[in-house]
Amino acid sequence: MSAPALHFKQLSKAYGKSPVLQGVDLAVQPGEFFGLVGVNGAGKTTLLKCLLDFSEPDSGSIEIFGRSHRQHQARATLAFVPERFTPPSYLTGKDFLNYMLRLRGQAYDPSQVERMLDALDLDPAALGKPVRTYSKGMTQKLGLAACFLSERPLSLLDEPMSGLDPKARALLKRQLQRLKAQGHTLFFSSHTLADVEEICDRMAILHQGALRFVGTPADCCRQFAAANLEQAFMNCIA
Ligand SMILES: Nc1ncnc2c1ncn2[C@@H]1O[C@H](COP(=O)(O)OP(=O)(O)OP(=O)(O)O)[C@@H](O)[C@H]1O
Repeated sequence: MSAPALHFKQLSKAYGKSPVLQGVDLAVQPGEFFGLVGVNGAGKTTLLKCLLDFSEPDSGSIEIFGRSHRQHQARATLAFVPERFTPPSYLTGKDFLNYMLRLRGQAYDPSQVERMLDALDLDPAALGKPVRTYSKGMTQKLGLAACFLSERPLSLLDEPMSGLDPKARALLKRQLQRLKAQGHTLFFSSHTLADVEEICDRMAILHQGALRFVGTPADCCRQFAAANLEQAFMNCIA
């Protein structure tokens, strides 16, 4: 059996004296679409920061496709879009994509870029403009485009729908379905339970530093005797 795409083992992290993650154990399988939910401040971004080696866990370990997350080759398998994605303001959209692709040793292919922008509903004319002139949603689309153009097998998205209009949200879901059909793995955080229900194979509820639930959205409703995921979430964290 192949190694999990992501494996958090007994991960703990505190900021000063405040514990944020306490013994988090979680495995995400290759090809799985996995959603992480939790109230504001539950520790979702902290978990992602530990995984990306931006933040050091106090104890425990993380493996990416069987290799320690501390190895850059392990992290080279993933692409990440942060919650508040802010590309360098002086770059044009094209400069930014070109820069990201070059960092990854890939060539800038104008037709491939145009297809990706079309898939995310970002006007190709925006490529020539500085990103400081972009709206929030346009900036988010640029970050998602850079992520998907990287063709990494694993995407980490921190609240990917944030700032997207209804059309862009629908198109992003379509793009994610295409990636799923190709065997891609997705780990994302979201506050929109309807998206989690629609997109995810499995989900986890992080609350007060621990995982209160891991399983399918349907199991979550069953386990917490709820008619819908929103009520199940409320019952879970009660
Ligand atoms: N650099 C930091 N220094 C001190 N405390 C921090 C730091 N980063 C986060 N925290 C605290 O850790 C807790 C978890 O924050 P985190 O950003 O991981 O939550 P989150 O689940 O992503 O929240 P949200 O849904 O609001 O984005 C919060 O109490 C936050 O104040």
